[in-house]
Amino acid sequence: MATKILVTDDISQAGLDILSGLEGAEVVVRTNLTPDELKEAIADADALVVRSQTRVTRDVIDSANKLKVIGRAGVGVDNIDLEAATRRGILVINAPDGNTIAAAEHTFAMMISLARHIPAAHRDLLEGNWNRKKWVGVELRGKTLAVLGMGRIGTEVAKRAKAFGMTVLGYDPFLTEERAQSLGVKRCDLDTAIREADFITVHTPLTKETHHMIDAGRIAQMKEGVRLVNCARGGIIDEMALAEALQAGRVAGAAIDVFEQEPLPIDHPLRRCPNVVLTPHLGASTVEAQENVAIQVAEEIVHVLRDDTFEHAVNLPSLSQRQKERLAPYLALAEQLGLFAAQLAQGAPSSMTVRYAGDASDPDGGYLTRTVLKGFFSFQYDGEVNYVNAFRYAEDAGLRVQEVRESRGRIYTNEIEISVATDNGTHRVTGTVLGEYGPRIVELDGYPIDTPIQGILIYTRHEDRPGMIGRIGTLLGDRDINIAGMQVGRRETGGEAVMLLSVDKSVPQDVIDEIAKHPGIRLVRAIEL
Ligand SMILES: NC(=O)C1=CN([C@@H]2O[C@H](COP(=O)(O)OP(=O)(O)OC[C@H]3O[C@@H](n4cnc5c(N)ncnc54)[C@H](O)[C@@H]3O)[C@@H](O)[C@H]2O)C=CC1
Ligand SMILES: O=C(O)CCC(=O)C(=O)O
Repeated sequence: MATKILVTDDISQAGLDILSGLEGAEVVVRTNLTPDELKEAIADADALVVRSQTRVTRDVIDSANKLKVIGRAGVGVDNIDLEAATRRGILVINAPDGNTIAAAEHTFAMMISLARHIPAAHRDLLEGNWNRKKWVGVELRGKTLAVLGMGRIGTEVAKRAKAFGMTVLGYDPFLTEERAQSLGVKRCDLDTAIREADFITVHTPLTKETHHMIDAGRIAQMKEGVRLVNCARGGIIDEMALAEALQAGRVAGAAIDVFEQEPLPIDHPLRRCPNVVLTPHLGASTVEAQENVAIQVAEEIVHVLRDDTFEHAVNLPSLSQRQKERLAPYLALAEQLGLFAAQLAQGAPSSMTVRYAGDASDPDGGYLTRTVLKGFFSFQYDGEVNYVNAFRYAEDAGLRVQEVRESRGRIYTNEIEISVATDNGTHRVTGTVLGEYGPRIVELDGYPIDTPIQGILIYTRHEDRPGMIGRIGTLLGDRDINIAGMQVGRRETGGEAVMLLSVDKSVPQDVIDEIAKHPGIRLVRAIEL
């Protein structure tokens, strides 16, 4: 069956060509869909590509039966329900820097237009007037610009403002003094930026913290005659408070590209305010930016669908090829250990501790723990759990997950150990990657063992007395279950012993029940990897 890539907003042809180049791909472009049409179109799609217009709601995501990835040809992913995508294990990727310059240049165009009344003077002239006195503006040189959000776009805006002779104040929790100095920006807190600026421009994402970051209270702290610019996201500035301040003349002007509701409603008060420059979300609308983001997102979609490395995932830490290669053997071990632990533990799990030691002490963004959880929950939810949603399954199960890292293994050069506490007690399994022998179990519930972590296994804990192993062997033989390998371990003679049998076929539950009934057997598990 063809791989269906659904594109629901206009993206540049260069991106479509890359998508069509994927072997077996069918690229379906359908724009301006109603929510119901979108739900129908997405049902059999493997990938979805959008800009900012398509609203990818939970409802839409839940209508997708095999969607692997949503690609956003641009930066902001606020039109995509990230939580719903993550829960369904759908990767969300964006194109974070393809439109940076376009957005920074648009911000500047807006700021200058505002300072020099260009749109209003233009309109006035077209109406037959020649009002040179009416449209006297202000210079940028010598003014103070506050940039709220010094990420990619904020930084480019700051650089351009310096070239215009402005003093630039930068507010961003992640702006270091060193970076501020290298950009010639004065790092400050939000209150200072708000109080001291002649122009304020916002360049943050829209989050709980930034929603109405500029509200009536903040506007009241600003200089009389301040000018505001928003080319980031509608909702960072409270539009009603802004409209009132513009009408009152407290704010001298505002240049706004993005709105709380898009398209901007016909009767919106900002449309009737003096000294506004409004554009319909054009920040990224340049030929170059649209080509950049379309290419960037299309390449990433192709990488994801081909199972290659990708860089710009929003809901999964990205791994470089080098990191992927370094982690590869441990990924296999971690997943098998997770699957093993799920079958070993049984009962409702309440907490899990994963210990990484030596070469496995994963500094690369907790990827291995995702893998352990993927294995652990796959046992119960086959085919539904992946790297994207593994932590969500843990959250939903109420499983507290803790990571411990040790620079050296206790016995081996690399070790991964999983301890799971359930209402039935705690179990522990430790594994290592042993060169060409691959992933192996090396300890089970505190008993030393050495066996490949693969195939069908029977694990018992029993009294260490003669005849136990023989009886289990006979029972399996009677049921035509061949034993391919056997490991036993104990701490002391006559105490408790463990046995891990590798068998050639699945063990029916009634055989396990029968083994469990044997006197001296304390625990028995069938484990399939
Ligand atoms: N109008 C348009 O067409 C376009 C709009 N955008 C929007 O512009 C915004 C910025 O984009 P980029 O610079 O690429 O993103 P970015 O991720 O590079 O930068 C965002 C910055 O905001 C900072 N930030 C986050 N929360 C903050 C807070 N509470 N206070 C202060 N700073 C905070 C972050 O530390 C980061 O440095 C985004 O909202 C994006 O969606 C981007 C491209 C085009
Ligand atoms: O796709 C667009 O034109 C909007 C771009 C944008 O807002 C973004 O990249 O965050």
